[in-house]
Amino acid sequence: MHAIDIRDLAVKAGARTLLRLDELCITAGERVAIVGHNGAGKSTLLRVIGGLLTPTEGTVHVLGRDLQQPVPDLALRVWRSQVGQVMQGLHMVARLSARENVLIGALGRLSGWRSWSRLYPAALVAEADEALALVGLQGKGDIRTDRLSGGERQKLSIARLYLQRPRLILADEPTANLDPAAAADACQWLGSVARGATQITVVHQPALLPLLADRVIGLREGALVFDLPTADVDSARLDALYEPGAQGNRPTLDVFSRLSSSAPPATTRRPSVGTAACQPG
Ligand SMILES: Nc1ncnc2c1ncn2[C@@H]1O[C@H](COP(=O)(O)OP(=O)(O)OP(=O)(O)O)[C@@H](O)[C@H]1O
Repeated sequence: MHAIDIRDLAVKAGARTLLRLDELCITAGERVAIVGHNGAGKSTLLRVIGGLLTPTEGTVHVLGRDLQQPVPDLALRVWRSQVGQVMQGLHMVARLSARENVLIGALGRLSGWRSWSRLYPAALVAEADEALALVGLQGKGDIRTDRLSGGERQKLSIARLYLQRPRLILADEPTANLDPAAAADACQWLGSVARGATQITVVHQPALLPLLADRVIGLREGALVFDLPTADVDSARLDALYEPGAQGNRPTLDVFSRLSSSAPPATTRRPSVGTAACQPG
């Protein structure tokens, strides 16, 4: 079963093509990383999959929904509750407490008046505190979110997923504001909150790839360069992807050699790694 099925995709801005993909399928439960230079189209791809950007051409099916087709409000709400996003910009409500921002993740699980009034049952509040503890924010639940550091807000967005229980997680540089130790921890937390959900993560630090993904998609100048199991993505391939002809950007950490020696955490059984070409779902 494909969680994502993309065909003949083009995203254009005027005459410029920002992203072009003939075919990309991602099986339910797969963990996929997207790598590439600044401006390669990584966030654009995530935004298309998240329904935040309408492509110029092509079809995009996500969790069984054809994103180009209109859908009733209720169905749209249900679909959105199944897609968890950790995006740059964080999507946190500044004036709410850390705990309340985590609880927002559970809104899709509440019905009727509870959802509208944001009156959360005690069990959910306890779950929110569990989530805060999971990401190292125990004791910070009552603090206003705009008083938290950038890294703490980043952790909060992962804690929110714990309550949301999405079927698909779209994470755009989830470790961007984190120190190196916290970045590795965040990859583990994402694995814990995912509970087997399909996971697509944009990442700039190659050392984190084995922690985040079983499959890596390399983009360059809006086009697919490779789509490989993580174990096959070596330093030569990454060097070629980031070489100066491709905007002159390179990953900032000298960690390529650690790729082959790092073992991914085997927390959840995962389907075998796919390729961009779509096999029957
Ligand atoms: N709204 C827009 N209108 C026109 N061009 C855009 C728009 N949004 C993004 N772009 C361009 O599309 C290209 C791809 O952008 P995108 O944000 O997907 O890159 P990225 O790979 O995520 O980069 P980064 O690693 O810097 O986050 C860039 O050249 C960017 O300038």
